[in-house]
Amino acid sequence: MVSRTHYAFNSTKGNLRKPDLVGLLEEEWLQDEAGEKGYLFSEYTLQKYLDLEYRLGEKVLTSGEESLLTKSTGERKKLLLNYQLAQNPDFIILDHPFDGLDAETVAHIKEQFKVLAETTTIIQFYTRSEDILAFCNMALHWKDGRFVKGRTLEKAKFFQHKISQKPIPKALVTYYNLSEVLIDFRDISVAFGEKPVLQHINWQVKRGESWQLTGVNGSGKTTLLSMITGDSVKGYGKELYIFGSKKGSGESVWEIKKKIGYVTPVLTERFDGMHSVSDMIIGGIYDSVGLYKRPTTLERKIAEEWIELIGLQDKATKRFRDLSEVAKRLVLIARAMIKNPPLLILDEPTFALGDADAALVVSLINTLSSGSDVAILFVSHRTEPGLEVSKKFHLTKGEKGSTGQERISLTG
Ligand SMILES: Nc1ncnc2c1ncn2[C@@H]1O[C@H](COP(=O)(O)OP(=O)(O)OP(=O)(O)O)[C@@H](O)[C@H]1O
Repeated sequence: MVSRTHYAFNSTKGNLRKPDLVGLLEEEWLQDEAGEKGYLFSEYTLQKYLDLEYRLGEKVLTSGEESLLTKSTGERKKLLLNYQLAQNPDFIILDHPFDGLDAETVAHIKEQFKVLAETTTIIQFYTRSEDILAFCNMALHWKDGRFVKGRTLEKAKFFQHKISQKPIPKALVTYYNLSEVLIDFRDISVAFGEKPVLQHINWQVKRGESWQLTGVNGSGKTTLLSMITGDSVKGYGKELYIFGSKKGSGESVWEIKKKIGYVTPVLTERFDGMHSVSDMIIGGIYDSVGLYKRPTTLERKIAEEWIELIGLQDKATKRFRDLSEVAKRLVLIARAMIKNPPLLILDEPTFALGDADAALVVSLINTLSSGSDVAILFVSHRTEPGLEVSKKFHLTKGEKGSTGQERISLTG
């Protein structure tokens, strides 16, 4: 029987900054109730340890040859959590603890938290209601610049938010002589030094197909994606064919990138200038951050249609950086799509969004998948309700690296 009070905070509602989160560590009522020794389990804390290793070579979460810098997202989180739990905290603030973690790890960590909850006060920040820890019995609110105790927790709802039903705008760019098979991994194995990561991968992505790439943390999803986009040299000299050409022998990285629309939440941080929503989307035609030449009337018209499709008509002249997080994601997807790429890579596009916002992004992906010729490669640890992907490629981790299997998709 859990006698402590544990808190949950719905962070889709508050507009919190990092210092606010850190400030909770010093909150008097919390320290009076739980004790003074508090830890913040957060991406923010991880960044500090990464910085420490990068700048000073100082390792806190790893020892010996092991480096935090080369660990995958999930591996880093696990290291941080184990370190903080070993310090016997009085309370711990879990800042979206499950984002980016695979289902197996989430289930394991949930068990760890259950045991921890008997001796330690837990404060959980969440955006997805499925993440709320069962023992969290009180809501936390943000009021007048402080965290205050609330009452009941919100119940989970099923969200059916949908994007407008407008048709997909006309293509501005045409790609000639495009191969039917866009991506072709032929018996590809990859290792980092002595460490095997991928073994004998065979995978074909054809035009117009929609795929979800799955696999536990550290199974090699990012490695696989970076071989496609050209951000990793690992594909060179291997039987990897991108848009029909063997990697390294045909098209340049730049030419490959032109045919790929790439969306990841990290991109939003890159556009923190004065760019309007409209300029952001038009910039996608040339993959430029700002606009270096005056857009044509047709380009403006097509951008307007994309803006209408994502339902941001009233925000076209607004600055991108001032948009809500979900609006930014929708704009990034429209920006990636305006050049009519044969391949759209969506790397955790719903990361850290709330239930309703994630449903909106999923709805846009479904619209693109059914209404355009684009092949979609969707990477996420979550099984998004309502996402219509017809194929799944799963990486199974093993001693000699991960193997890949095509699986029947149960979504949609
Ligand atoms: N530059 C590198 N040097 C050494 N090891 C690396 C390097 N890059 C990746 N790795 C290792 O390769 C493995 C696969 O990493 P990758 O980031 O591709 O996994 P992932 O499936 O994307 O993981 P996650 O879901 O946690 O993001 C991990 O064990 C990681 O530590």
